[in-house]
Amino acid sequence: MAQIAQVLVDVPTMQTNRPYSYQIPSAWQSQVQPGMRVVVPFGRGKRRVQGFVLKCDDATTYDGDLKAIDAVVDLAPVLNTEALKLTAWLAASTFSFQITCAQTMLPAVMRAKYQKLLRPTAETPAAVATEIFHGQPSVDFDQIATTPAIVSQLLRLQAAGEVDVYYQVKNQARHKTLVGVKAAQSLPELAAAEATVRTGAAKQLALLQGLQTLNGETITQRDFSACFDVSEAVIRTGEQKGWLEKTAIEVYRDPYATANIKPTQPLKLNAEQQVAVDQIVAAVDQPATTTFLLEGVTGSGKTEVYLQSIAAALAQGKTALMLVPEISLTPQMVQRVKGRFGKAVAVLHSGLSSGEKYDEWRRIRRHEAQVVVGARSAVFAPLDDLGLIIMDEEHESSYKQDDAPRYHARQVALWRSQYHHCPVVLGSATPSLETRARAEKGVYQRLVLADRVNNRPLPAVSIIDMKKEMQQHAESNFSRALLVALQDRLDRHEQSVLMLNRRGYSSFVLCRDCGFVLKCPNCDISLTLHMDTHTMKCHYCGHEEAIPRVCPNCHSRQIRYYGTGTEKVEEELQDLMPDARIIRMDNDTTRKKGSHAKLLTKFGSGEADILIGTQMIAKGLDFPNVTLVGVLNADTALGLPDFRASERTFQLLTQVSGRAGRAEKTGHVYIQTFNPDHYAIRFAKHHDYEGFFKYEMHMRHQGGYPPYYFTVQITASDLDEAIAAKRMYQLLQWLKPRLTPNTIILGPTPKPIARVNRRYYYQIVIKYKQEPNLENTLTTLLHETQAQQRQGLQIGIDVEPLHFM
Ligand SMILES: Nc1ncnc2c1ncn2[C@@H]1O[C@H](COP(=O)(O)OP(=O)(O)OP(=O)(O)O)[C@@H](O)[C@H]1O
Ligand SMILES: [Zn+2]
Ligand SMILES: [Zn+2]
Repeated sequence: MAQIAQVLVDVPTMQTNRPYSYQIPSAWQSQVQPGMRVVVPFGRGKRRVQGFVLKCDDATTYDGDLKAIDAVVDLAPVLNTEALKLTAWLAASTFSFQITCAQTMLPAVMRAKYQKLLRPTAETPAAVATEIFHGQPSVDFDQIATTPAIVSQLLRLQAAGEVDVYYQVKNQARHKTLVGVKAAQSLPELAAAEATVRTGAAKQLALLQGLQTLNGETITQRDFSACFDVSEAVIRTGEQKGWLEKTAIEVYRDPYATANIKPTQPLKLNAEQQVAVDQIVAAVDQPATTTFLLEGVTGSGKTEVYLQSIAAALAQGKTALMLVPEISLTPQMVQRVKGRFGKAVAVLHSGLSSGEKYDEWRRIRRHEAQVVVGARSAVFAPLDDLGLIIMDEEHESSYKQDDAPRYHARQVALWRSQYHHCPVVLGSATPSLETRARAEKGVYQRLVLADRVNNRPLPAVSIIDMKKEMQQHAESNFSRALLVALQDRLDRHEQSVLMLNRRGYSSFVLCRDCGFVLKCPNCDISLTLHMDTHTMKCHYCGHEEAIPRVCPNCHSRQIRYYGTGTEKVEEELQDLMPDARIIRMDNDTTRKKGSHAKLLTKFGSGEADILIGTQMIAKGLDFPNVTLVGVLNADTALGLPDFRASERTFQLLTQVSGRAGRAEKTGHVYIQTFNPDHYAIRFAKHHDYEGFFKYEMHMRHQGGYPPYYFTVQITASDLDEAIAAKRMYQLLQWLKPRLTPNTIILGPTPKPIARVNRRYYYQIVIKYKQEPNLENTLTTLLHETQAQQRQGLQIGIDVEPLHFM
């Protein structure tokens, strides 16, 4: 019987991947298992922290005096064997701490919350007892320690042993329950009770008769009272008389409970779809760990390929995981999957409340859901016996997490495919260069859908040179050609989608006299004008201030708004076309829960003519009546200091163009740009992914960028710029002798946005083809920088970073 538990503890300032040993109290020795959460004492004092049991050992392997586990949080492991292995791999491959990885894999409500309590001791003087505790066994430290004077008084009392500080671990996960009703007596007893009921108490009779029909089952009080027309008061009387008992019935919070989802049947596949499905299904049946790249143009019916492949996995009695970017997890997408697989589907995305997420997680855990659809973190969904993993829009950068652990969901998907021995399908109209290059080498198997469903043509694309447009016409966000096209669609009762590329571009305030630009006091970035709240906001740290009426620098009144926000564009368009019904979709209009879905439904049902939005409208939308797509500013991202700028621009333009002409009516796309000759724009005009891939690979080869090199980015940040910079120069000296001579180290340089939230950022980029010492070096770095974190310096390690901003 295991007497010692190896526990990974949750101590943010002292992280380590080494577990600590704790004694398992004898009463729990048969219960504690790896993967359970426990509460343990840590360090000196009364600190309590949450931890995960990694392993259980016999006492014989350890001699010495060990602290004991305080409490066991779970009745069954929350991390199974696969999850425990996955955390270890994730920590090692992303150079992060295992505890962070374990927490990332679980719903947020399962993370511990700590409460600092104050308790009286045997020495507590009577006056203190009444003043602080009012007869309570404990009080919340933060609630009473409101002034420095009180804090110092409490510290004095604590030092004298007159009060005790205690840390408690709070479990935030709550199950939702309803009151249930169940018969407490046998049928003859209940029948006999009918005779004892006063004449006139008809409701009590109804209650007794109702109870006799239950067959020993429990139903909710709500249903019982509706079925037998008895009030809660009558049920309470029945409880007092001992006829029935009330119990708690656990229910799931289901965000789609009220959604009206129509069941769908598999469509008849076209020849290309059939080839793709056959290959994937063969790998599911075998099973084989093949990774497929499903390269299909926009509107080629990739989703149908996914659905029929998932059906094959279910037919084998296995489960399936389908990852989609957060932004394309639209109601339309959920309906397509739920329509096919009904209650077997669990959905995980950031729009759910934490309780809903927890419930979906438990449904998966209990094998009540066999298909999971979700965004990035759904890759950790606790599905057993995976038969297939799908990753739609595999090129999307939202699959990479920005904070530790900085994992890419694709890497995790590939790991799980090895573990479960099942295939992976990476789907996209515009695969990332890395993925496409791997398919070229035969590492991934390429499946192609070259044509749209029913041989619909891809839309014609017109490029509009905004430099010329500006010379000929007054300054406007809309070229003549685009306006004519919009009016034409309005007249024909067809719909249009307009995209404003917001990345690196926003409306800001500039003084015409002195050139002053209003910047965030915390970050190196200009503030954005928001007309809805009448404030200036920082998109990085959330800082907000009033709109200036005079220049804060020279006090001139010549202060003007520049740039183009979605709001301004909407306003201008409404002026130009007063009859058009416009819907705007951006971070402001979609912040409220469910509003993203509501706006799309409204547009889909034809209640608007024009949808204006940021990048969030570029993907996944499948509306048959959309025949015009306009891109207002194609090139704002091209100038960013990032070698992936062209790739992102090409992908975005291709994706958004793909929204036009998906059904019977032909589509047309207008792309407005100041760089009409840029290759990313030229290839997008011709829907030429292949041409773009070849050209861009050549550029990457010349520049020495991925996929020809691997990259790791190391950042240091501090409130003091000199400390961040100095640490990076030291780090450079420390790294050089540890890495092999062929490895290139770039920097240190300040990041392009050097200051965010009052912290200064410096970066080093390591480029290499093969670096045998990398793993060791970065692991050492991770552990050595722990001590410095406590002084405010933060070091981040990012393997294959997707952003260099
Ligand atoms: N075999 C088929 N027969 C008829 N219609 C089909 C078939 N396959 C797919 N469709 C329909 O074609 C439309 C486009 O399919 P889908 O949305 O899956 O394309 P996609 O490849 O995912 O495109 P995008 O990359 O632009 O999102 C959908 O309305 C879908 O229902
Ligand atoms: Zn800021
Ligand atoms: Zn000024």
